[in-house]
Amino acid sequence: MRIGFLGPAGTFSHAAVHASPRTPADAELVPAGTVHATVLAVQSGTVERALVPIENALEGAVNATLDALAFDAPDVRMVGEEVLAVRHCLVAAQDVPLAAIRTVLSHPQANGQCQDFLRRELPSAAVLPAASTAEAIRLVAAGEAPDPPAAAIGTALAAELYGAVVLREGVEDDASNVTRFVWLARDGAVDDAADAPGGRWKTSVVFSGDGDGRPGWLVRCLSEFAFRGVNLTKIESRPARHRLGHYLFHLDMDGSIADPRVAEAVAALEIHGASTRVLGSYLAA
Ligand SMILES: O=C(O)C(=O)C[C@]1(C(=O)O)C=C[C@@H](O)C=C1
Repeated sequence: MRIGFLGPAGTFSHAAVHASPRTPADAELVPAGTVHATVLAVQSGTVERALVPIENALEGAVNATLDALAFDAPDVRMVGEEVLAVRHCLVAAQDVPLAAIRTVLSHPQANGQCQDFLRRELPSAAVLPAASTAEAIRLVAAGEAPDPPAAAIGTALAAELYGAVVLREGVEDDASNVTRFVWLARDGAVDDAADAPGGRWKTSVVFSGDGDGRPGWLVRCLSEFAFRGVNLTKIESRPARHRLGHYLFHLDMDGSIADPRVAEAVAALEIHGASTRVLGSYLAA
C-alpha cells in the first residue's frame, strides 16, 4: 500500500504515519510537498491512503486540509483518525545562543503553536513560513535559510536526519499539545476498520447554503442534530470562495452514518436548502 504524507522525512505527519496501528508494515511511504498535494495524491490515485493533519489543540484547524477536501478532492473520504502528541524543538545548524538568532523558520501551524515561546525568547527574530517543519530544519541545516543565523522548529528526529543541533526541547506553548490527523482514501476503497466491532465512531460532513431569508438558518440546521441527540464535537466555518459572507460549515459528530439518528440528521439539512457532503465515518482515535 502506498501512503502519502506531508514530507520530507521527519515531519510530524511522518511520525503520525509511523505511530498509527493502521499503517501496514510493508507500506510504501510517499512524501508530498504540501498538505494540498497530499490530499490530491489520494484523489488522483497516486497513493491509496494518506494521513493529513486536520486540527491542533493550540492553533486550531488546518485550513489547507479542510479546503482541499471541500474544493479539490470530491472522491476522497475520511476513513480513520489519529491523535499525536506534538513536542517541538528549536534547532539550528550549530550551537548558537538564542540572542544571536535572526530568523526562525517553520510550518505556520508550528510557528503558531510556539508563539508565546517565540515572543518571550526570540522577540527580535523574524518568523518565516516553511512548507513543513522538516523542510524548515533541512533548509536551516543546509545553510539555505534566509538571514542567518537561522533556527527552525520541528521534530527531534528531523534534527537528527538533517544533521542539525537541538537548542531547546518542548518549545510548544502548552505541554499537552496534540494534533489530530485523518486517514484519507478514495471513495469505495475497502476499509479494513469498517467491520471493527465496538469502538467510538465519528462522522464528518461539510454543508453550505444561502439561508432561507429568515434569521437563525444555521441554528435550524444544527438543531436537526440536537433534536436527535447527535453530539457535535466540532464546527468550523470556511469561506465558500465565491462571495464574501458565504461559508462552508465543517461538522464533526459522534456516531457513524450507519446510525439512523446521524443519517436522518444529515439528510434533514436538505430541508433547509443546504447542500451536504459526508466526508466520512471512521473509528475515533
Ligand atoms: O510540518 C509538519 O511537521 C507537519 O506534519 C504539519 C503539521 C500541521 O500542519 O499541523 C502537523 C503537526 C503539527 O501540528 C505541526 C505541523
